[in-house]
Amino acid sequence: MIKGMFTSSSMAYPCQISKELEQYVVTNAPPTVYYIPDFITEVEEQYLLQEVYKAPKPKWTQLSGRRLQNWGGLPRPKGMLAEKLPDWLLKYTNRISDLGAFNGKAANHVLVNEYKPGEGIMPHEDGPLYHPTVTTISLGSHALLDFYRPIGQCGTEGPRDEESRCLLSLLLRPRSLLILREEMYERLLHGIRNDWEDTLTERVANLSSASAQPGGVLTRGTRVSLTIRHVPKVICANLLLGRKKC
Ligand SMILES: O=C(O)CCC(=O)C(=O)O
Ligand SMILES: [Fe+2]
Repeated sequence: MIKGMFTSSSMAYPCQISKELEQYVVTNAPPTVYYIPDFITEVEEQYLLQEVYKAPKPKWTQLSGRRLQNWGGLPRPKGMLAEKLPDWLLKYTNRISDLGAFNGKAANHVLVNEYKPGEGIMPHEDGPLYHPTVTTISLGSHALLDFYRPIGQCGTEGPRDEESRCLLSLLLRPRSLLILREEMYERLLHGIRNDWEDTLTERVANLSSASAQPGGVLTRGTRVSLTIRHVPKVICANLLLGRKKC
């Protein structure tokens, strides 16, 4: 962990990503991936898991292959009716905003995903509703996040199956923070296979910073991820209610 890096919670956030993060750039991936192992401690991990599981049942949305909680409001093309993030999340979202991850803005949205072994998420783009940065804290178990070329860019010849479009993978250990920007966010799709274990290959771009070896096999447990983002288009609830202040 970087000394002093994660302590301030000032209201104004740095406009540029912190220089201290440069050591965490994954150099053999397209621009730009930051992978920070042990961003949080084991005690913080347990605390966050406890808070996630404290949420009432209706807070969960069951999808095929995972369930999720949405915090901060529902992002929509016309704007998100923003709700204040709970303090237990704000403490961590502010730490990330303090790193300049959102170009001077504060994270205002968190998606909690829970994956049981065998579950995953289909390859997708996060799309234009968010500022082009996505950050993820992993809790409880690892994930192998796969990145794919969009179909349109594969050329007309050649196979187009998922396997051949897969460019690289990132191993996300519990307690790590992942920051994706630029090409990694804007051009590539990402997904997690529905599997019970993950075999590590040379295609995993952050093997060394995730303390892993090619050939290793990791058995999946239940993983909870916090996907932390900035939604730029926000509708102020107070204005809708006729109040002057936002
Ligand atoms: O669980 C993860 O790390 C990925 C989640 C994700 O891609 C998303 O919420 O859009
Ligand atoms: Fe995503």
